[in-house]
Amino acid sequence: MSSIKVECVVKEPSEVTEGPVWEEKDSSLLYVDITGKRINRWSSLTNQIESMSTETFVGCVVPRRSGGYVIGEGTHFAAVDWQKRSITTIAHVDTDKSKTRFNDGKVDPAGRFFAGTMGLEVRPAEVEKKQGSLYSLQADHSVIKHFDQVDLSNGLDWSLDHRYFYYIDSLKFMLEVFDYDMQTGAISNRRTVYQLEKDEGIPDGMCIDAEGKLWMACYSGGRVLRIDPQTGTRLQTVKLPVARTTSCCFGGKDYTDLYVTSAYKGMDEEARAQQPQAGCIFKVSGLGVKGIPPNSFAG
Ligand SMILES: O=C(O)[C@H](O)[C@@H](O)[C@H](O)[C@H](O)CO
Ligand SMILES: [Zn+2]
Repeated sequence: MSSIKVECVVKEPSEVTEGPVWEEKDSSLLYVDITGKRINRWSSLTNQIESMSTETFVGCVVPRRSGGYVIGEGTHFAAVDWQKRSITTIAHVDTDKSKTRFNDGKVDPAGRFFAGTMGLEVRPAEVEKKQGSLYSLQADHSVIKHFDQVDLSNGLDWSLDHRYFYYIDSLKFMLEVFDYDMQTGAISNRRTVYQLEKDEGIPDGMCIDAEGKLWMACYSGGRVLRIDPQTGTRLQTVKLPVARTTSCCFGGKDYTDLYVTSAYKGMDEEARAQQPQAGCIFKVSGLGVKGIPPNSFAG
């Protein structure tokens, strides 16, 4: 077993870095700054960051098979032309609500873009509860609403055999699982996999590894947990030098590095002085496990 190394790689902090996605073709990490209203791309080869602004809060960004990206921005799904730096609305959600926004999202193995919403935060992790829903955008641009009553929609991923959908509603402090129908994209039979312990913080973004185990970033917990979704046990804890760890994805050569995003929004000057790397992105290497490549939106 090699030893674990945690390195700050994206040293330019953002308010809330989130939704990291590895782009193999140019060894870049794509991510959003939710409240800073930006989509960013950091090149691991040149260390340069390319960036574009969004009109409102942007919860997630995913690659698109036909080129460019798709985002969950405000309460709409939108297409991004990175070359032209333009954004075009695809579909609206939460049309019956006035104070919600998209948060985390990810593409399923068939190319459907799943993303959830939440109430607007008064302070980080403080929302009017039950305002969010989970949606998926189909290749034909139609939208399916899977369920509502969500407090703070967050991390999601699918099992390697595509039979299960893993999901986090942060303020429930647990990881949940649904049965997944890959043919239709339907989810059913919701149940709990893992209940967080008090000092672990708030469950946020997550990703699956090539052994079918989940890596979950814990906001206010300064850590990433590795969970076995079959047994509901915690296998490993990796601590980060910042408390507000928000999400993670595998990337790098052969997907052997775990990239972990973080936030500084809501921290006062004293806290930021104590954690100068808050809002930066970290690379965890030497975990001895690989990730899997991200999926692209089919539409
Ligand atoms: O990153 C997100 O998913 C949210 O938008 C953030 O605001 C925090 O992480 C959340 O408040 C704690 O779960
Ligand atoms: Zn999140």
